[in-house]
Amino acid sequence: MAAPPADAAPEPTLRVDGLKVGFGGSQTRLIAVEDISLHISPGRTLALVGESGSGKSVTSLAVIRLLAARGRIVSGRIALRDKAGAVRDLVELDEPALEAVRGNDLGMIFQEPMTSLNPVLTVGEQIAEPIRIHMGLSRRAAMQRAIEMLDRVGIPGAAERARQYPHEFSGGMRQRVTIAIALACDPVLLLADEPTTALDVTVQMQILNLLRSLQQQQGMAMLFVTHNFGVVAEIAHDVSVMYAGQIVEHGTVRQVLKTPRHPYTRGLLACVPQLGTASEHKKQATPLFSIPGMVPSLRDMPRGCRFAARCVHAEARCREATPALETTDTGNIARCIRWNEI
Ligand SMILES: Nc1ncnc2c1ncn2[C@@H]1O[C@H](COP(=O)(O)OP(=O)(O)OP(=O)(O)O)[C@@H](O)[C@H]1O
Repeated sequence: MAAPPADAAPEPTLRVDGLKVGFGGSQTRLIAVEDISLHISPGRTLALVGESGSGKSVTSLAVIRLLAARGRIVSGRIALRDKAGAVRDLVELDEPALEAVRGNDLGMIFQEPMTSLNPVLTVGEQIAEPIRIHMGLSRRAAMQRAIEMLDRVGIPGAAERARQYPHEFSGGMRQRVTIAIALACDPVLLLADEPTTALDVTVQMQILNLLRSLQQQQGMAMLFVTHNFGVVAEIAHDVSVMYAGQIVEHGTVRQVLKTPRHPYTRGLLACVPQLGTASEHKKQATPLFSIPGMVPSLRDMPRGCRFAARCVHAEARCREATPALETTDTGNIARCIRWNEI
C-alpha cells in the first residue's frame, strides 16, 4: 500500500458525529446536547468551553459512555481509533467492551481527585491495577511501572510515595496521581473535565504544564472541558464553544480568541478580566462585563437561535430557525446567521 503523503493530516483519534443526548424516559425525555460533531487528532487538545449548564460535561461523559443512569445517547457516532489503529464506534459497545477501553485506550481525569481515588488503597496499588488488567503485567512489574509513572508525573521519592495513601498527598499531588493512573496504559485519548478548577492558581499552572509535556511525550489526543478561557489559551490547540447544548463556534484557539465570530463567544471573552481591569473597574465603580440573562432551561428551549434572547444583535429572523454552523471569513465555524454583519 502506498504511504500517505508526509503532510497528510493524521487520522483523528476521536471523531464524534451528530451526537444527541437526552435524560429521562422516551415520553419525558429532555434533550441536553444535540448536533455535536468534533474530531481530535493525535497530539492535539480540543477544549470544550461554555457557561455552566451549556452541555460540556454531558458531551464528554457521553464520549466515555459514563452518562448518569437516566442519560441516553439518542443518536450519533463516537469513533475511537485504538492503539492498534482499529476504529470502533463506542456507541455500539456493551459494558464489558467499554470496560476494556476505559483506563486503557481512554484515560480520564476529573475536577476532584479525591473522588476518583480509593482512600483505602495505596496510590501505587491504584496505578498498578489498570496496568495489570490491561497490559497483563505481573504484580511486581506493574508496581515497577506504577513507580515510574509517579516519577513521570513529577512526584519526588516515587518508590516511597507509592506506598502511601491518597490522604497523605496535597490536592495538586493527588491530581498528579490521577494523571499517573489515567496515563498508565498509554491511552490514545485523555478526557480531562475541569482538572485544575479545584486547585489554586500556581498549582493549576503546574498541572497544565505537566499535561502539556506528557502529551508531547506520549502523543495522545486530549478532550479538555473548562469554563475558563485562560486555561484554554494555555492548554488547547482547538476550541469548541458550547451554548445551551449546541456547539456555537469552533476553530483553532488563535482564531477563536483573536477573531471570535459568534456573539456568545465575544460575550464570554468580554467577561474575562484583563490584568489590572478589576481595580480599574473598582475605581470607576463599574462592574466587569457579564452576559445578561441565563442559559435557557432544557424544558423551555427557544425556537431558532438559542442565544437570541441574550444577544444584542438578534433580529426577528434569528428566532425563526436554528442557524447552521457556517465557515466564516477567518476560518472559524459559527452558528450565527449575522456573523458577517456584526
Ligand atoms: N443527570 C442529569 N439528569 C438530568 N439533566 C441533566 C443531568 N446531567 C446534566 N443535565 C442537564 O444537561 C445540561 C448540560 O449539563 P452539563 O453538566 O453538561 O453542563 P456543563 O456545561 O458541563 O456545566 P458545568 O460547568 O456546570 O458542569 C444541563 O441543563 C443539565 O441540567
